[in-house]
Amino acid sequence: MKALLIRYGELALKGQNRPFFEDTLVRNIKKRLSDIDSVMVKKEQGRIFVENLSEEYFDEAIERLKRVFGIVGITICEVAEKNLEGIKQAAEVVTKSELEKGKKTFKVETKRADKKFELKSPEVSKLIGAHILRKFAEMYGLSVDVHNPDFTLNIEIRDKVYIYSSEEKGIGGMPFGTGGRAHLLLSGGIDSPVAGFMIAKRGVEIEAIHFYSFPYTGEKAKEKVIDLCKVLAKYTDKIKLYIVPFTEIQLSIYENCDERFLTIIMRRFMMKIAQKIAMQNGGLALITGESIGQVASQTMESLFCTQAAVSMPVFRPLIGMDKEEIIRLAKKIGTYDISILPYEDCCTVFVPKHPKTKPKLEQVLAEESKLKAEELIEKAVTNTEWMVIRDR
Ligand SMILES: Nc1ncnc2c1ncn2[C@@H]1O[C@H](COP(=O)(O)OP(=O)(O)OP(=O)(O)O)[C@@H](O)[C@H]1O
Repeated sequence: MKALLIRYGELALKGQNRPFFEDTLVRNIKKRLSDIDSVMVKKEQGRIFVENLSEEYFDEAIERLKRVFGIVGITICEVAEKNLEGIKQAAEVVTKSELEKGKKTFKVETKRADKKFELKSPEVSKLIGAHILRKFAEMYGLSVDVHNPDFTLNIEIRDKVYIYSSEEKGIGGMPFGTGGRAHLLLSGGIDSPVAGFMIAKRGVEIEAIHFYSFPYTGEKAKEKVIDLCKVLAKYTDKIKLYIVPFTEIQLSIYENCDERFLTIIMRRFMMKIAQKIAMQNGGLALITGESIGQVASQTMESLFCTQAAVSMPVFRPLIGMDKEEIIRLAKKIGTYDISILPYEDCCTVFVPKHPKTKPKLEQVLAEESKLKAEELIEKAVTNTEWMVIRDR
């Protein structure tokens, strides 16, 4: 019988909070596999096992588990009866699959979580190693190499015995939902989805906020953001997306303020609205895709003015990254191809010809005072629509 063995890393360090982190991870795994018939997920001394999974679903289950934050490694293992004969048979099955891949050297490593088992770990390793050699050395040229083996036959003795060799790497991070909630300002660009991913990877539940300038930006631009949320939801299970009508604010800034301050004032409105939505929905921080120096609105002076619009912490996980690094990550997580689709974003519609690259806060505030800010913000928040996007 086969099962999936899941390793998780960082969690083990969390002292008294450990059960909370582990239980959340188990719950997230169950949710991710919940549409697969009769599957069982159980936690046992530093490991999580997925049992009762029919073999046709293994690949799909592994693909999904590779996107669950908190998982460090996933292995298909043989489950054996807890006696030497059972272990030998299962070890043969695992070894055969490695021999088929052309592996030639091996070693055996045994962990005995169940101390009542009659043989100690080194004895099990020795007996099973000898058995495997007897069985396969001559026909396949298999030999032992304890220092640099092609594969390691791992044997874990628990309530049952689990035997496995190669492992698929998990995504790491902290289980989603263990780190509070934050609100991501999600444009249709390359950067903000990556920023959201990075914070979600630390266990933070993210909700996305998109500013939408109908009719200057069309349905396609909205669909693009929904598609980006679908990709992010593959890592987080679900994402709540708020769509904020932004046209009136942009027009009002355009008509009343010095053109050079358009972008920075618009950005400050976004932050204020996002903070309001976050506060109404249990968020404790905002997330943006800003990085220093990328565009006029991301100089130190601009960041200072944007930050001054809100009192909530603003997480900018990309702040020190190069564009190439961000693109690499966007490709890896699967948002890049959607982000580069050429639909207008609200920021690209109202672009000043000569933006202030080093705005002074007093000047920005003076320009802003020409607007009925509170009223505009209130109206935008009231007319905000939301939806929940799920994916596996
Ligand atoms: N229409 C929008 N809706 C929500 N957030 C936005 C919007 N436009 C910009 N933002 C937020 O402001 C940040 C800076 O936007 P800007 O357009 O200057 O930068 P960018 O580096 O091109 O970012 P991105 O690639 O995420 O669009 C974005 O990363 C995003 O967090």
